Amino acid sequence: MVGKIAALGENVHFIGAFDPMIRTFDIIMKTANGSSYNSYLVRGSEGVCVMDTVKKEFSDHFFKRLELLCEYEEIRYIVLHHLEPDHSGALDELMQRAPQAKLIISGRAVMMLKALLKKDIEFEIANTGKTISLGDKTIEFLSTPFLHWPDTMSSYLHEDQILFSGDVFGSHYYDERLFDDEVGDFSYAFKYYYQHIMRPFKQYVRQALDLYQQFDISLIAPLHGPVLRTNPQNYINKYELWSQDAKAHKNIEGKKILSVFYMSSYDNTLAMAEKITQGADAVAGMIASMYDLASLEEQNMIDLLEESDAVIVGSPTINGDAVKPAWDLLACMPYLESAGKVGATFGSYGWTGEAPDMLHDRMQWLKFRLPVSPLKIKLIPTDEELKLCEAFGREVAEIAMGKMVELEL
Ligand SMILES: Cc1cc2nc3c(=O)[nH]c(=O)nc-3n(C[C@H](O)[C@H](O)[C@H](O)COP(=O)(O)O)c2cc1C
Repeated sequence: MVGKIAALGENVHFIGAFDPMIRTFDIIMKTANGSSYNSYLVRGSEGVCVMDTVKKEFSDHFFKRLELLCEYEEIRYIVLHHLEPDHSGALDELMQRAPQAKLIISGRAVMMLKALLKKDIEFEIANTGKTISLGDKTIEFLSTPFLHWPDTMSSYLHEDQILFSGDVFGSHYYDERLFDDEVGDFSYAFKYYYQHIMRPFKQYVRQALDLYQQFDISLIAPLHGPVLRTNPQNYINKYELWSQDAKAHKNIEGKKILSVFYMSSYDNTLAMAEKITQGADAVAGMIASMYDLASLEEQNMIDLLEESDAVIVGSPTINGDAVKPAWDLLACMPYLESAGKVGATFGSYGWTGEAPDMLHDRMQWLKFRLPVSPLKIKLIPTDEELKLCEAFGREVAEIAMGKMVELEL
């Protein structure tokens, strides 16, 4: 069913598709309220531009809406703001139906186009500042990479002051009333989408917001969820707030945060954690705290990891492995910018002691800086060994504070 064709501006229409029943998106997101694959059609005095397509299974809805608004011969441009399959699924078919149309993609999309479509397709590259004209409508492109695919770009329709933001400002929230002032309360979906899709790319979010600043924006047309026309600046402000440095809201100027995460059955790894934390906290400018993984929810883990300049993870070795909550902690890192955080691992063991090494390897893949070798202590730490733990914490903290030259391991 096609339903109504919503108008965003003069001769600017929604031609996307609704997916009310989807419950998991991109594996990592729960979509309790379904979603939508937004695409738009802009008609100018000299032709038509199609902004993105939809997921392949929803092609029929897209083409039906499109056919109500234009003839295929009128399409001059097809813009893909990024090539993810939920937006490029109908591209091949659209290009067959409108062979005269010029495909416009970002420079970074070139490497993916052939891999996705399995054929050579002609295209034009749009970098920041490039414009196309449809006669009385002008579309300007902005490079906004990694939001959330490397090839992401945005565009701005000057005459209608519409920002086509790609996945930026999106929500997985199905509601055919479409506009933010007509749909239900989607604020949780807007924030959830930011947290799961945009947060790992905060620095790119800030860059995109800087670029958007040059425009007067009356309406934001994202690729998922409600179209944002009620004070778009509110949504921009939320992204500004969320994309700040995680420590910006704390009054700890000049200080750094080190978090020690641990788990322990007979208090051996706990005793190590306490001394490591003490050693780290004694370093001037470092605020060190310890957290028992047994009682941390995933969202707490993400928030703590985000604000930490240094992360030390401790696990006993149990059946040749680190304990699951330690892996769960590290599994939160794809939601965050990890590059550059200092990392280290430790743990008590009985005979083989693999856990700290395994966690160390994992942290290496996650792009932590790991300046010291894992610290392993057999069963109950002695007083001497506890002193080693203290020195270990101090060393990691000093490196994180930039006070020591890192040893090449
Ligand atoms: C069920 C179980 C399995 C264990 N498996 C291993 C193992 O595979 N390798 C090892 O070195 N130690 C193993 N241990 C020994 C613990 O790592 C050791 O007791 C350690 O000191 C526990 O530290 P914690 O008090 O911090 O939990 C095992 C202990 C238990 C209870």
